[in-house]
Amino acid sequence: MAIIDVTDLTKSYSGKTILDGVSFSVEQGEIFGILGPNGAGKTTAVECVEGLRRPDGGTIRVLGLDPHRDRTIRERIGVQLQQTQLPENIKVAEALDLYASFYGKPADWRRLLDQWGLTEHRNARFGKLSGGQKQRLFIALALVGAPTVAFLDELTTGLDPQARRATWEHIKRIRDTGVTTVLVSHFMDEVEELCDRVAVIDRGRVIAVDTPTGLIERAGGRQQMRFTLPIDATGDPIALLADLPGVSEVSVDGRHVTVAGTDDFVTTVTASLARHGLPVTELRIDSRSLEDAFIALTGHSLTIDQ
Ligand SMILES: Nc1ncnc2c1ncn2[C@@H]1O[C@H](COP(=O)(O)OP(=O)(O)OP(=O)(O)O)[C@@H](O)[C@H]1O
Repeated sequence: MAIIDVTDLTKSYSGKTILDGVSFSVEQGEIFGILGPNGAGKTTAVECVEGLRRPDGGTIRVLGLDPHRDRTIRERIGVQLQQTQLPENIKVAEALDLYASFYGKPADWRRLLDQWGLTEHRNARFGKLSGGQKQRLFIALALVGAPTVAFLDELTTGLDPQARRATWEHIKRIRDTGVTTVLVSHFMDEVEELCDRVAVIDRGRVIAVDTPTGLIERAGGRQQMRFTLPIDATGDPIALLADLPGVSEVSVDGRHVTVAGTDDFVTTVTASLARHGLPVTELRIDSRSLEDAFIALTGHSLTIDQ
């Protein structure tokens, strides 16, 4: 069952198109990723779905309701805003108690304290918490209304690698409690690790919606080999290799060649090179990543700033 249905969402600011016909749906119980570079429109799209921003066009249904007409939906969604900040002096328990008061049927925030490892920090002031503790508090605050759907936006930005990994485990726990989760991120590894399905957004458009593995496969193969040709090599490696069985993509940068493919393409490529008297050096074979998939789908890397 679709918990969220978004069709043809459009939004412009000062004549600049930010969302250009965004459509996706989120199924019950999944972690659904919204992946894209800075400025792609991820937060704008998600905040329209949450009912916080009004789209110019398109339809949104969350649990069958229009979040801009039916405000009761706010009782059923949990939102961790990207720029969530709390007063420096508020204590952890006070913040949870305050947020719980916004809901008709809140979760027991004392249990949330316990679940998110905050009991011993219940009297700590927000400003004194570590980055990881703040993130856990933000998650607990997003869950304090006992939501059916939780929205987590760039939850791990600014965390050290250890705290990021710990946060990933927390996000899996949210899913395990049956809460459908929408995760906005520009981290490939995070999305690959956590998400059941992903919408790739670039320049206000959804480029693809698939599982992380599906996206990687769409990008032309599960593996890639890289090697260096001899200095005196002649001939065009693209012409030589591109049509071999299993090869989906060949790119050349000087003497450095990258070939992506499936099945037994590594054997086929090395045999063909040997037949043409082209011994290769520095051969490396690795699985393609979501990063490669993103580049193949959009034509640029995720780190561009628009
Ligand atoms: N209220 C606003 N007024 C004008 N422009 C806005 C507003 N909100 C967002 N934008 C612009 O819309 C574009 C998309 O922003 P958005 O925050 O949705 O992107 P994003 O994909 O979430 O990126 P990030 O990861 O950097 O938050 C950006 O160019 C941003 O400057």
